[in-house]
Amino acid sequence: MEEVLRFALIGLGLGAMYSLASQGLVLIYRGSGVLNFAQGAVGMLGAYVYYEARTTFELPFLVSALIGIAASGIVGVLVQVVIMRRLKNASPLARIVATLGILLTLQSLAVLKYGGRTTFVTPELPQGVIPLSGSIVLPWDRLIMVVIAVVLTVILWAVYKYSRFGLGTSAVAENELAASTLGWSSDRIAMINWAVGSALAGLAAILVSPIITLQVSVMTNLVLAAMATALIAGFRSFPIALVAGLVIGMMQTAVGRFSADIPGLADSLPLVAIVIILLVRGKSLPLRDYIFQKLPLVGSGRIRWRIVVPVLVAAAILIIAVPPRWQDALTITIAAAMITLSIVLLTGYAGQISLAQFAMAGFGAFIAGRMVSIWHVSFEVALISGILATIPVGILIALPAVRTRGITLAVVTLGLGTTLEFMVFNSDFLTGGFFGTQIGQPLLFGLNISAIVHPERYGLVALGLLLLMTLVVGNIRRGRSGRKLIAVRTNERAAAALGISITSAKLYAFGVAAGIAACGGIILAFRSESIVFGSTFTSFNSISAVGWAMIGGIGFLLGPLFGATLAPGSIGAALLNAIPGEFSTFLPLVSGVLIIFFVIQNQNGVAKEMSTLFKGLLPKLARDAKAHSSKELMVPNAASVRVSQKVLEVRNLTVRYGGTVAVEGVTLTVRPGQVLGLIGPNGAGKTSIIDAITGFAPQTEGDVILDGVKMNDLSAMRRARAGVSRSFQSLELFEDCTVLDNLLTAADPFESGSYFLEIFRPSKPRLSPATIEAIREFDLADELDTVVENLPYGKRRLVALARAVAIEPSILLLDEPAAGLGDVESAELAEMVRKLAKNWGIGVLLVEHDMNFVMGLCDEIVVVDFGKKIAEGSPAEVRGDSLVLEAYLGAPSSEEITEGMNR
Ligand SMILES: Nc1ncnc2c1ncn2[C@@H]1O[C@H](COP(=O)(O)OP(=O)(O)OP(=O)(O)O)[C@@H](O)[C@H]1O
Repeated sequence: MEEVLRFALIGLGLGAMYSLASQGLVLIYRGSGVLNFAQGAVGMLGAYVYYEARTTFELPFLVSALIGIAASGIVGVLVQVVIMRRLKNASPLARIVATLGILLTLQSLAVLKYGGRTTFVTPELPQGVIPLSGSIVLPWDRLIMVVIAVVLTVILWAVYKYSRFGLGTSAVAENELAASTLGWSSDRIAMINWAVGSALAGLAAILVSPIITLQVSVMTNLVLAAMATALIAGFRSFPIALVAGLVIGMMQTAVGRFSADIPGLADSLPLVAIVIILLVRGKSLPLRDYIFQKLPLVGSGRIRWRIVVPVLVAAAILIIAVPPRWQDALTITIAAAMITLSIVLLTGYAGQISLAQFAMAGFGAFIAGRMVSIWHVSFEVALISGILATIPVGILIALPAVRTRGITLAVVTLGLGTTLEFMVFNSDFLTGGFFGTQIGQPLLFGLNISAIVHPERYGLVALGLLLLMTLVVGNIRRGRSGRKLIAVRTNERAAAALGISITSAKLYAFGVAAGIAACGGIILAFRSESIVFGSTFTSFNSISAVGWAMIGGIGFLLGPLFGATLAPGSIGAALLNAIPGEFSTFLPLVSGVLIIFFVIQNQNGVAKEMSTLFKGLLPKLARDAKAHSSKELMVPNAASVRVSQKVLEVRNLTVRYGGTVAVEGVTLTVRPGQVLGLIGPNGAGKTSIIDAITGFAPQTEGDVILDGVKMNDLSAMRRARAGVSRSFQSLELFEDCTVLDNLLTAADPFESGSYFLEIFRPSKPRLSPATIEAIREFDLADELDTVVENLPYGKRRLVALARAVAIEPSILLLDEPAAGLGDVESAELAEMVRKLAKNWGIGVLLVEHDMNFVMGLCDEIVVVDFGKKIAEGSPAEVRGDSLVLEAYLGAPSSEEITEGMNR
């Protein structure tokens, strides 16, 4: 025990550094909404500047330290002003990728100057110890570091709690728009926070460099621990960050001392902390204030054989004809393209950010390599086993994704990938150490395909596999699974409301992507006769791969081909090498800078440019694209629709948001064929009732019963599948998809077999009779191929309604469907709703402020005020009810109430 304590106290230094670096992260996050993956690299830069000032220029310690801290701060300001300011309205993905680009740029600059070597930094703080009890001592330098961390924490806490600037930062963090109307310049606030946050990273790195030495990769990896600390502090509390950082640092040092035989265990501790925090805190669906963000475009997933075949033939000829060095570069490019392709599926289509794809690739290679070295299986068996074994690992990584999204997901995947790297790839015991895993020369169906003896054969096999994987991803994109993934990426709430299982979609995307990455990893690894994992399957490459995907075009099948030319050893490197001089060493730097450039200038990547170019050059292609239009899907005269009729009963419903009681004890019944109005003044609780019925409200009591079956414990998705559909006040359409895709997503059957079958052959899209009917009624036929965000508001409302109807629900809950519509459109809408109820047998619950609309359309009306039901009855009864009159205006007569309600 004494021994544990002794090492824990030594870990205080590391802990203090985590605290400071994480507080820097918190400042940057609160000041600008960016989770800075480059935080470690910015700190590292400060530490190197300090080291140069101290050793090369022999400046005094304090002066050198101040210069180092200032250098980090200045880099922070530059990053904010030059890059982040331009990405203020970009998606979280774009901002994350930008910080990854900065990380790669800074890290490659450092590698160019210092290489991978370790630099020992002379300690400057006092080295003595303070005896505490028995053999337990507290080193002076650790104590000083803790004191610095505590003092800075107190200062930060006071400044951010009491100063004008601190309050401004909080205002910006809560609501940037509101803050700017209060007179705060959000740019200035962001810049100062970036300066201070980055300077803190510099200070932390300078303090810790004598303990952990200066090494490019180590410094950058430490950002994970800082992120874990910041997450525990909820990206908010400085004191909690201080304590959490100290605890993680102490635990890591103590565990590291006693688990030397399990490599990577200590390094994995921050990850464990991250995963636990996410599991405890994560929300499964974003709440109502979910904001639509512009995401990179997604391609159609169609394989244009007229282009693909010549390209394939040219590639094959190239592989056969060029000298072995170039053959290897081509093979590496193909393998990297497969790993990048997995990111197209996972991030481009499904919107899930993963910084673990090289780890997946490495795991596939690990399994395949071990199988060959131990059991001497043939290449095809090893390949398939490697891919199949990696799929569950991908799904495992996805488990946190189910409860989280965006930046936190990026942190988790980075953590899990790094853990694999530390615990498996760097383990001599598991991977064969310095000499690697011996696999000899691979045999494919008895044919020697060794990349050393027959590089052209190996290259062709790689090319074939890339084609296969591209077909798989293309099939997924064009089929139902692709629509589900894109729905999840665009708007999880809307997807759940259509009965799409968010969980299955995410697990599926992670699983398949892991398999594809594994295939790439196996090709990459089997190029030599012994696999050395540590240097290839790194977090650094995982991070880079997201950048390659972005540059190539993260939503396009063709993207990986362009992106992969930036991979180390790829054709891009070979071309740079062909120029006299050591140019290929500049490749990581070039990719870092390109990533930043593309994120700012063109988030759709090279592939989008190329496809536009091709369409311009070959107009027939553009015509082809149109040919597969919606028209063919419009089966003439669909049989009239009759849904399965169910009664919805809501009993004693109560909804709470923390301390606010939004709905209290409301009871109502929606019958088939009936339009029930739900009205009440603003804030009365109407939307909360719809949210509670559909499974979107967080805390509810009472019963929601559909056809005698309680739905209380069902998720939003299950309730939709049971037959309860809804529209949203804010529409929540899949804005960057066409009208047709929005409707098809809803009309797709719920069964999940498509996830597997469509890998091989996508099913033909099919519109349900209800959808076709809705398209006719709402006059949407000419708009089917229009991207929703380009439609006028009135039309978008109709698309939202058509989408809600497309799942052929028994019960339809409409949240202010007439808001913003003109008189003619309103009348058409009323006609349609009536038809849905009378002809189709749907039970409709209608929330609406337009009283003429409600009174003219509803069979019965329920009135709520302050969350309670105050009246119900026919429109005439409600109009004359004194409580209702009072709730609306205190209006004296029933004529005035309709007028008052309409105001
Ligand atoms: N996510 C939330 N967190 C906290 N309070 C909430 C939340 N959503 C709604 N509320 C509160 O619950 C109450 C009911 O809101 P709700 O939106 O359900 O009313 P509404 O009748 O639909 O209003 P409106 O007609 O303006 O849309 C309001 O006081 C609102 O401020």
